[in-house]
Amino acid sequence: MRVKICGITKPEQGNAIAKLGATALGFICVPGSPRYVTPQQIQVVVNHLSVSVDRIGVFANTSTEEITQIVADSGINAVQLHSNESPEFCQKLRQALPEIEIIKALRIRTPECLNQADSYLSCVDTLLLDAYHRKMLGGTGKTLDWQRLQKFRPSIPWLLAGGLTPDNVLDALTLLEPSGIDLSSGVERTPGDKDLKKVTRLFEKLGSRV
Ligand SMILES: O=C(O)c1ccccc1N[C@@H]1O[C@H](COP(=O)(O)O)[C@@H](O)[C@H]1O
Repeated sequence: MRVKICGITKPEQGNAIAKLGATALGFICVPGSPRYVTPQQIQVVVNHLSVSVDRIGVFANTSTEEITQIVADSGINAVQLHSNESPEFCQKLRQALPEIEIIKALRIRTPECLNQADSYLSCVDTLLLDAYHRKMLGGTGKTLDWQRLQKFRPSIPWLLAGGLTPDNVLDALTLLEPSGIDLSSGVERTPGDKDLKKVTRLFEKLGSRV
C-alpha cells in the first residue's frame, strides 16, 4: 500500500519520513497554504533524500504552463490536482507531462460527488478522496464518512485522505481497501512541521500493510 505524507517543508523531516517507510512525500504548491513551499525549497528536500520515494506536488487551479515549470524546477514526479480541475484540463496536462503521474483529488461533499470519479478515469492515473471543507481546500483534518465509501471501487488506483491519524487509520482500513493513504495534519505539530513520533506510530500501526 502507498503511504503519502503530505505538507513536507523541511529537508531533514522529509528524509526521516521517507526512511520510516513513506512511499511518497507531498509538497504544497498552493500559495496561501501554511504548508506552501517554492520549487526551490522542494528541490532542497528532494536533494536531501537518501531513499527513493515519489515526490508529489499539490496544486489548485494552476495553469498547465505553471505546473510544467514547477515540475522542471523542483524534482517532483507526480502532480496532485486538488481543486476544480476538469477532465479536459487533466487531459491537457497529461499531454504536456506524459511521464508524470496525475492524481485527481475529489473533495467529497455529498455521496453524489463520488459519481464525478467516472469522468476522470481515462485522463488521470490515480484518484484521491478528501473531505470537503467550506473554507479550506485541504489539510483540514476533516474525515470522510468511510461507511459511505464502501462501494467506491474505481478501475484505477485511489488514495484515501482526509483527517487520517495514527489513531484512526486502522478503523478506516478495516472498512476500506484503498491503494494508498495520505496524511498531513494528523502527523504534524503545527502546519508544515511534521511530528516524527506520530509518523513512527503511524508505521507501527500499519505494520505489514505497507
Ligand atoms: O495541506 C494543505 O495545506 C493543502 C492546501 C491546498 C490543497 C491541499 C492541501 N492538502 C491536502 O489535504 C489532504 C489531507 O489533509 P489532512 O490529512 O486532512 O490534513 C492531503 O491530500 C493533502 O495533500
